[in-house]
Amino acid sequence: MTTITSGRVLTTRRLSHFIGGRFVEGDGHTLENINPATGELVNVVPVADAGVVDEAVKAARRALEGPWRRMSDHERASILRKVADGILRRFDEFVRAEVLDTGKPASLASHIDIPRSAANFNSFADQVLTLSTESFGTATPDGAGALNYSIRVPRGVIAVVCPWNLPLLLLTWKVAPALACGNTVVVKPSEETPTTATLLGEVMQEAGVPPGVYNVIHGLGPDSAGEYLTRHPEVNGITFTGETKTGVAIMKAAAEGVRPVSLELGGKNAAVVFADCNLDRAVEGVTRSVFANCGQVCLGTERVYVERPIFDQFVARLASAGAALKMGDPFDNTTTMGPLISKSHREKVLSYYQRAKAEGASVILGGGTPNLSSRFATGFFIEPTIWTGLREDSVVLREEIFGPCCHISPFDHEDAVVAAANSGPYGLATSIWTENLARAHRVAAGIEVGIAWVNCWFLRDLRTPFGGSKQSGIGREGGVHSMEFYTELRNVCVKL
Ligand SMILES: NC(=O)c1ccc[n+]([C@@H]2O[C@H](COP(=O)([O-])OP(=O)(O)OC[C@H]3O[C@@H](n4cnc5c(N)ncnc54)[C@H](O)[C@@H]3O)[C@@H](O)[C@H]2O)c1
Ligand SMILES: O=C/C=C/C=C(\O)C(=O)O
Repeated sequence: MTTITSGRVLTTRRLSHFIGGRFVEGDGHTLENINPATGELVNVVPVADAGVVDEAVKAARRALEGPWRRMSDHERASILRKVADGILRRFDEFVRAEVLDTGKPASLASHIDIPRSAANFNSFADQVLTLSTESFGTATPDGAGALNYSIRVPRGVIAVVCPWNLPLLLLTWKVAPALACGNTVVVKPSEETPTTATLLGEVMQEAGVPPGVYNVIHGLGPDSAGEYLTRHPEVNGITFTGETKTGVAIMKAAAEGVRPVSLELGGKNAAVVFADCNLDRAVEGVTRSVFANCGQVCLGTERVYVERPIFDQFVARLASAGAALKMGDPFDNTTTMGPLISKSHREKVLSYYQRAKAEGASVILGGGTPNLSSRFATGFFIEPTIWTGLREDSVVLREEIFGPCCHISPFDHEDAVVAAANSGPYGLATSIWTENLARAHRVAAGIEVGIAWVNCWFLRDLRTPFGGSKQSGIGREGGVHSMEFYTELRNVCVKL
């Protein structure tokens, strides 16, 4: 294994692992990171074998004995704020890296992904300073009593396994609270989007995060870096965002050694649009929830239910909003929709486009691939697509597609639409569009999800509980809920 002790991540076309505060090359086994907007090579990425993963976990373990865990919460919070500042100082570099890895419009990365990544560090730096614990005065037979109080201790080494759709945002959503609580982490970014996690290693060093506290290993999932990491016996907790079937595999790995897991998984989210909604706001919100990030947002909408009196009007307006999306160069400010993440993901989404037709859908918009000029003709672009006319039990209405597409169904009764929204195995998020306050509260309570938005979508307050019901996940992160996952409570009982 070669060690590179300095060197800027992005000046080379070859990424490294980041272990124990050093950029480390692997044994020569690599994968290619492809720009989905063009099909061109972004960089070559090492693939960690079991030995490299072990080295990273050991570096994280050693760092638990070092200064990080012994620092006061104030000291750690202050370093995490420097990490946030470091991301903002190198804002353009992060935006560029995220855009090359994902193909998403630079306007999106600079409004959402990168600012939110910095905000995650600031938010959890605040959070750790406002944590409280419980305490009880306990009666004893001698009358003197006892005092019970609890303290929070870090869990230890946390494995952080990330997806490709919002790479740095979702990574920092987990790394920031884990570090704030005094843990050390080994991160496995998605093989599709390895760059910003690596670049963050430089920012961590510049901010004064001690070596071994933040480690990054690259590679694939099954029988590769992801599996070796989650099976590693010296990992004390696993936090994962990604597909439900991967969550199942990770939960099995975590069972060995009885390690806690936090799982943020897939969805098949419903938007429910009542006839008394503010139509302009509903169309704008549902357009974003269906097409943002080319439909690759776990919270995105793939099932839209519209009350019958406004059904035709809503379908026409969503179709015209979808048709107005502009695909092409992600660095062009007028581009509003990027490509899918990979050739194979485009094949998967296109198979659902075929399936919808086979199941008898009316194709209102799209349904295929666009003809783009020059460089972007070889990218993995796909048309924004809208269907109507499918039965509730069709495959296209039950499985997560993760593309820029939705089906729109009419409904007549509130109870029926709540039942439709609740059908299926997932329960991540919903959005409800109505000006009737009582109904908004009732429907939000009736739909089985972790996150219900009323007259908005993806409006985030980082202190709120975030996660999914049913097969959309286990546990909640955000605010104090993150702190609960990334620490263990220890009760101290003092006889007075
Ligand atoms: N609930 C949420 O908050 C949330 C947020 C974003 C994305 N998602 C979901 O993520 C999915 C898209 O992301 P994806 O395709 O990258 O997910 P994925 O499950 O394919 O991969 C996610 C990560 O897991 C790793 N991995 C794969 N198999 C593994 C295994 N057996 N053991 C250990 N690691 C393994 C991958 O290498 C990658 O780093 C969608 O289903 C989406 O709904 C959920
Ligand atoms: O694709 C999924 C989006 C997840 C978003 C968050 O985890 C968040 O906003 O904290």
